[in-house]
Amino acid sequence: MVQLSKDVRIALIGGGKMGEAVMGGWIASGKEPAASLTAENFVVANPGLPRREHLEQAYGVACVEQAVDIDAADIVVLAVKPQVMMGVLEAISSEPQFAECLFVSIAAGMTTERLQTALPSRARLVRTMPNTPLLVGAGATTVCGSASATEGDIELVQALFSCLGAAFVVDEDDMDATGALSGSGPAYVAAMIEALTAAGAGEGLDAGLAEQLALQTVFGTAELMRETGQTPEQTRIAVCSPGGSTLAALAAMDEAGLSRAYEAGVRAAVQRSKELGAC
Ligand SMILES: NC(=O)C1=CN([C@@H]2O[C@H](COP(=O)(O)OP(=O)(O)OC[C@H]3O[C@@H](n4cnc5c(N)ncnc54)[C@H](OP(=O)(O)O)[C@@H]3O)[C@@H](O)[C@H]2O)C=CC1
Ligand SMILES: O=C(O)[C@@H]1CCC=N1
Repeated sequence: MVQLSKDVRIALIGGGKMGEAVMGGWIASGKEPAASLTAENFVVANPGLPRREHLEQAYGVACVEQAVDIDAADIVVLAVKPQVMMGVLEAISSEPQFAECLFVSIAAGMTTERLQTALPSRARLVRTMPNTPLLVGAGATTVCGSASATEGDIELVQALFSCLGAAFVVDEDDMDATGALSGSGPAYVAAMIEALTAAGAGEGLDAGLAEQLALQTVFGTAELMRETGQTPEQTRIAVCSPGGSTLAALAAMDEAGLSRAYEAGVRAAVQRSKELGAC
């Protein structure tokens, strides 16, 4: 099992939604290798004062305005938007405190090859793609190495994100597709719950009840499949009585282009990730 020194210094650059979720998850986690992490292990760089004040109050973590103000770090989590990433890296690339850090990017689209051009020459880099359910310890994160990462670095990052849910090591060529599937996926599931709620309300149900039924159905189906090991196909077939209402629904959804819509959506997200990676 990989371990972290209890004195490890972790710098979070970008204290927004995902940065907070990752840091907060590690601080709260009772699992190794994050179990011993406390606010003392972290420093956050974030230009906006409201976010700094929030993070200081909520976690008791030290905050600075700019990444160059960070004194020392062993691990640097890059949690800024792709559009500002290269500027952030260029600003710190010759700062001695970052010279030998392990950098962990969570940014969509940014390739390790591109990121590495702006990192200090002895820095190591691991790229990840998490998703928002890591806020409740149920995230799905993909992890890939880079030309500079050691096997130990990849193992450590996978173990750290496993504290926040499930983490899978993949080839970098698959990162944009995994981002389009699980990185963006919580939005698709939420949109499905919204659509089911609207459809139920359209059939005369109280909208609040329809939303609770849709949410519990998504949760229950995921639990059912996880606990029984049923495949999606088996789960689907088990609900479809011959000549019944579910088959009628699935046929109508297919006719309306549902599976084509998912294909088109994931393809559009992959394309946009590649564009973000070039900005
Ligand atoms: N949202 C999601 O579901 C997912 C997002 N990601 C990736 O996570 C990253 C962050 O996204 P998200 O948390 O949603 O975005 P947010 O906008 O919530 O957070 C970005 C943060 O970066 C800060 N920031 C801006 N410029 C700098 C700078 N120069 N130095 C330090 N911090 C800076 C912003 O500060 P300020 O307070 O001043 O605005 C803001 O708090 C992105 O790269 C995204 O691709 C990955 C997976 C899922
Ligand atoms: O929408 C985005 O660009 C980010 C990446 C994955 C989820 N949110």
